[in-house]
Amino acid sequence: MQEEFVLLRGALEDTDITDEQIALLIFDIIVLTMQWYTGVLAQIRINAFRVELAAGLYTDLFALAAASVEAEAAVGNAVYMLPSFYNHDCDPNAHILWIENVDARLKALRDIEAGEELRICYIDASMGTDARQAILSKGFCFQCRCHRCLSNE
Ligand SMILES: C[S@@+](CC[C@H](N)C(=O)[O-])C[C@H]1O[C@@H](n2cnc3c(N)ncnc32)[C@H](O)[C@@H]1O
Repeated sequence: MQEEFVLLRGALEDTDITDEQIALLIFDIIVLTMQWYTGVLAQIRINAFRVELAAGLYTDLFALAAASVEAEAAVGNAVYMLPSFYNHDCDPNAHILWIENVDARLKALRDIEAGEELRICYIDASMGTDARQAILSKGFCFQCRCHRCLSNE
């Protein structure tokens, strides 16, 4: 990581950005330090989806998903522009999946009313309210206000 950080600083120095602007980046505006860099990587990791490719047809989704889980078949992590806007719900109405390639697809988990917000689940929702709240608070830094949590289900 140290090496990547040095590369990042070096890349900045190789651009048309003036020394004065780099000084501002490093010392005043962004504070381009290792701590800042670690923080950025941490934010990216939190917002990334674990991509699991289920090669095959939609018709046999459950079997494909089960095979993918058993094989621990993650192909990597990726941050997606639009899916990054989905809020979390401990009783979600939608789910992200990947078929054949790394294009993220959204699958409805039940009928969704026109205008209803699409919400996905960031964690294992089978846990109790306190455990879910603790993970979302410590790991994702927010207090979950979904219907299930508010009704303590
Ligand atoms: C990946 S972003 C989702 C998009 C975000 N709402 C936005 O407008 O950019 C995750 C953030 O949304 C908020 N959020 C998502 N689900 C939530 C929930 N169930 N209860 C409270 N806040 C939630 C939290 O602030 C969380 O850090």
